[in-house]
Amino acid sequence: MLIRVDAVVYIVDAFDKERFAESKKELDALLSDESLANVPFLILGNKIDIPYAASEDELRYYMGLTGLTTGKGKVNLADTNVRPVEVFMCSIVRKMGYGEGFRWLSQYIK
Ligand SMILES: Nc1nc2c(ncn2[C@@H]2O[C@H](COP(=O)(O)OP(=O)(O)OP(=O)(O)O)[C@@H](O)[C@H]2O)c(=O)[nH]1
Repeated sequence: MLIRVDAVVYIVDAFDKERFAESKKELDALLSDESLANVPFLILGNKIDIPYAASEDELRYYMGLTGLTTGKGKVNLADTNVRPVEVFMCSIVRKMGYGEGFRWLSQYIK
């Protein structure tokens, strides 16, 4: 069976800093998976309602994404070989942040 993947939404617990290394390892494995080569990645940093949760810049750094994210808002990557990757911070329990992320992602899904 052939499964087509349109996008990957990867949720990181921004409060659980002890597990960032483990999370980065899993993310790296997905990012380097050949079958996902051109698939857009939305990275959600969850639980920002908790004080001391990592900031967006910290999460970018610990996930090894500094300088590799492709930009928020409307960024046309259609004529490039660049895979869309972006980080959005959210709180799923407070129902905030992820909407923006999914809206960003939707521009890259045919
Ligand atoms: N404060 C807060 N708690 C959340 C949020 N989202 C999920 N949780 C809580 O976190 C707890 C564990 O859920 P997750 O962290 O999603 O668990 P998981 O990723 O399935 O499990 P692990 O792999 O063990 O981390 C639950 O009690 C959720 O209610 C959030 O945005 N803010």
